[in-house]
Amino acid sequence: MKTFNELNIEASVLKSLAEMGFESATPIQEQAIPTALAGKDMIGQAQTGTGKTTAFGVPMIQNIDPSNRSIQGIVIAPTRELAIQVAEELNRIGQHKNVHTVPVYGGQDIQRQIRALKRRPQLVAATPGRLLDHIRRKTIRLDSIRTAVLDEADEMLNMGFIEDIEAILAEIKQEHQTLLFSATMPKRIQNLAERFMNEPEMIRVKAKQLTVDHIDQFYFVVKENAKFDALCRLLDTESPDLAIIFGRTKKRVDELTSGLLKRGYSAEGIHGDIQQSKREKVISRFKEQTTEILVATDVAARGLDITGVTHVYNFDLPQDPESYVHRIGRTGRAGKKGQAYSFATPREIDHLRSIEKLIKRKIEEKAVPSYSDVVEGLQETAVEDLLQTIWTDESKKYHRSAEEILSKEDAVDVVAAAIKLLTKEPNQAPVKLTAVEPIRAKKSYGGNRKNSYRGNRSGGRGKGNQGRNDRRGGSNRGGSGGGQGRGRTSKNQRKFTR
Ligand SMILES: Nc1ncnc2c1ncn2[C@@H]1O[C@H](COP(=O)(O)OP(=O)(O)OP(=O)(O)O)[C@@H](O)[C@H]1O
Ligand SMILES: [Mg+2]
Repeated sequence: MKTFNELNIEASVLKSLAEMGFESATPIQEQAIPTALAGKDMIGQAQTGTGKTTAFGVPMIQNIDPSNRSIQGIVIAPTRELAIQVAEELNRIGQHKNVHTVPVYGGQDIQRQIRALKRRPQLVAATPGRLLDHIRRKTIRLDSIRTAVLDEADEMLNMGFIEDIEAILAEIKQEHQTLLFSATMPKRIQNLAERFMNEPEMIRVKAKQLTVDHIDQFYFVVKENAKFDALCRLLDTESPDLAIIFGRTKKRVDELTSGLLKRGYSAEGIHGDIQQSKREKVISRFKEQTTEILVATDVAARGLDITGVTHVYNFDLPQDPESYVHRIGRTGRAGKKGQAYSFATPREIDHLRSIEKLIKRKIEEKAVPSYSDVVEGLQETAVEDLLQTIWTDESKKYHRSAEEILSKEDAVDVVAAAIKLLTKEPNQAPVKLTAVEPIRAKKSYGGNRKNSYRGNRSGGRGKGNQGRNDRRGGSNRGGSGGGQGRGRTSKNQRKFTR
């Protein structure tokens, strides 16, 4: 493992990296930074959470002339939240070099973005639609671009985005460098990518599996109408610090969120029909751990880096096997451990196998916790809360009453009664979700991927499908995503056990 000092990075950038707390370069950073600094086009593939943002951010910023106040680099990302996050990271890396990045994305007042662009940033992190809008209004000019990055490149070059990307890249007429990054890069997309690039170098961080090995992966065979209770049982037995639950459609996410709120969990939903300002609030409440459960469509599957996510639940399996890799990659980041649980209905087992084939690893089957497991889990949570209260010294003013009780009663009886009172009953409030159809694996998956699940994608827009996921996550038609939960126990109180 190399330190950043060994990678020919200039002092101002090194200073930022040190302040960000990065000591040594991750493998993708070690390999991609020198290649990108040499001005080459490249495709970088490395597992989720391994620092790809810095791998393109550092060379991009190093190549910028800070005294030139025109836009010299763009990063294009598939979702608004990711564009915002990438801009934040670029601003951190560029802070001592005076390199400024402005995020540009749909759903935010365009005049506000135009004002920010007038302050002459050197970098822009954007979603494709809004970027094109600015190009057409001439509020963004691409004639000084030296580096163009497609983050989540395979997604950006897939249906739904490809036309916009072609239109954007066609606007960059002068010589420039193109960098593509993702944790997944299907061969078909890689071939397509080469059309946009000049003799690209393929930098793949060697890994036996596509998914990170410190994410434990399990699946549960559950009938469609039993999924919600199974989910609650898992939440009660494990009481995750921060969890993301993926549902297949916007409606599903809304129903799941209200169901969880009804049962007393702290949950909020995010999908493409939720107003942008609300989406940003939902994400920031989740980041600061005010909300413990984020319920999401695939709009949150890619790139989001939220510290402290311990669990990812695939309430519904994703249609694309690649999406599984990205969804579960929201946990287990930067070397931390994570848990990934997936529900498969009996008719979806073949589809699950196709996911295993892509990730080159077995996902282990587990049984849904029983009622008594749940009671035990809730009791453990009560004990943790009790201990935490002792350790944080929050209970001094109760000492007199405690001494009084202990002078009359047996100590074990007293503590047992306290635990009993603190232990929550499993909440069985009735919740009914609209059923969704099982996802079928395409028979040709293993033999001919070209025509396999990708075909599913176009088919997915047709009738009978429960509505494709809002991968673009862009529409802005209002809708609701559930409110703030009551919050069972503050997770800050429970941190010490995990
Ligand atoms: N050299 C480093 N040392 C320590 N932490 C790092 C380093 N580089 C990046 N990180 C941290 O690792 C986390 C993941 O980084 P990043 O979001 O860039 O991953 P990624 O590879 O882009 O993942 P994804 O495929 O999910 O988009 C971030 O919290 C980042 O701050
Ligand atoms: Mg990333």
